[in-house]
Amino acid sequence: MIKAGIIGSTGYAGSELVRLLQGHKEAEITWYGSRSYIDKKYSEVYQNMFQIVDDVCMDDNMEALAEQVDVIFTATPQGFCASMLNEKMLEKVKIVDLSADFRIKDVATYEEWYKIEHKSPQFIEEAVYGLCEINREKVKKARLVANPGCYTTCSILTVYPLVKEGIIDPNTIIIDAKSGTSGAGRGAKVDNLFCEVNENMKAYGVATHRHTPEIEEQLGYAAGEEIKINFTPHLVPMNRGILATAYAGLKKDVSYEDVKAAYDKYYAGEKFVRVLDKDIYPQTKWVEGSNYVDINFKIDARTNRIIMMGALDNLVKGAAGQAVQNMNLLFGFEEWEGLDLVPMFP
Ligand SMILES: NC(=O)C1=CN([C@@H]2O[C@H](COP(=O)(O)OP(=O)(O)OC[C@H]3O[C@@H](n4cnc5c(N)ncnc54)[C@H](OP(=O)(O)O)[C@@H]3O)[C@@H](O)[C@H]2O)C=CC1
Ligand SMILES: CC(=O)N[C@@H](CCC(=O)OP(=O)(O)O)C(=O)O
Repeated sequence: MIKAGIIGSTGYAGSELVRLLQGHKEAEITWYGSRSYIDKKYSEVYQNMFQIVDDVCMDDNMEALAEQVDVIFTATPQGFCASMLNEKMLEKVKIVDLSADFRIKDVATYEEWYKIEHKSPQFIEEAVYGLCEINREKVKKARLVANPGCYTTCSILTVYPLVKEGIIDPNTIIIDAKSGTSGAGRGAKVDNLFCEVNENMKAYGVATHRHTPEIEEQLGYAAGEEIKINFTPHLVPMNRGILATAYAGLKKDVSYEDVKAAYDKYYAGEKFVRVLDKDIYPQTKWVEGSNYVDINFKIDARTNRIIMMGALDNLVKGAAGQAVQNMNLLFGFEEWEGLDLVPMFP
């Protein structure tokens, strides 16, 4: 049994880690980190954990935590992990950072899109981008895993095989994505109040959203060249879930079977990626509460474009579930340990 510490356990991504790790046979949480609830019982912060979690919240002292656990999850705001990390910590403990601090290889790009100074650029190179289906072998050997973003996991997995196989022109990709409000975290913000979100839909971060360079970087590796995409996120009145609809120009004359074969080449053996049957399109409800990403596509011969769709639960495959999947790879556990979750419906 390994010991896990969660910094930011009282946020939405952290609390989902707490939920998932309750069912993990090989890991136990020994540190419930918090900034605002130190010394308070975790189950008083989240009453759904009443009589399940007895522990009290600890502080966010990552240095002390590194002495006591085998793995640290940082489910904290951008900049926190980078400001705490040092070599001594990395020699003692594996780190899975759920923030964006180590996702983008070019520090200038990170600083430009996040508007913060990177406090430990020396670790960016060695950090492994923890998109398990694509970087599995690298994750296994990592000390520091940069857990991908929620929109980015959904968008990249949806489009990746067709970029990799040269079926689409990557510079024509347009991604239109919708997210439930848990994606914005638990902190109080006017934009996320009930009356602002309920019965409403809005685009935000138009042409400026910080997930754009992350998607471009990863799809650029698949394309073998630098690419530029359009990415527009929308906030929709749901608790959880992301639906990404991506459009791109076709480079080849392809049939349904050709494209399906490209998806199967990369995902046929993947437990958590489900390429749906022909003409069945992903819905957030079909993945809610689970670590699945559902994907499908439709060729539009009239416009010579293809429409690709992906759905996931932002808190599971988009955050905590993928973080647990990464932990499983880091420690040689079954990749699906703690993640054999059947989607909820309705
Ligand atoms: N929500 C989502 O769907 C996803 C989130 N993420 C990433 O996960 C991370 C956490 O996001 P989320 O859970 O949504 O955010 P929340 O706002 O819900 O939670 C933030 C957590 O970090 C703690 N915290 C806040 N400020 C600080 C600080 N200055 N120092 C240390 N701890 C602090 C909070 O502690 P306390 O509550 O005790 O004050 C809380 O536990 C972010 O980097 C986010 O980008 C990634 C993918 C998806
Ligand atoms: C709805 C909403 O606000 N979503 C967040 C993205 C989710 C998230 O936490 O971003 P990371 O995956 O990069 O950590 C946003 O747009 O900033």
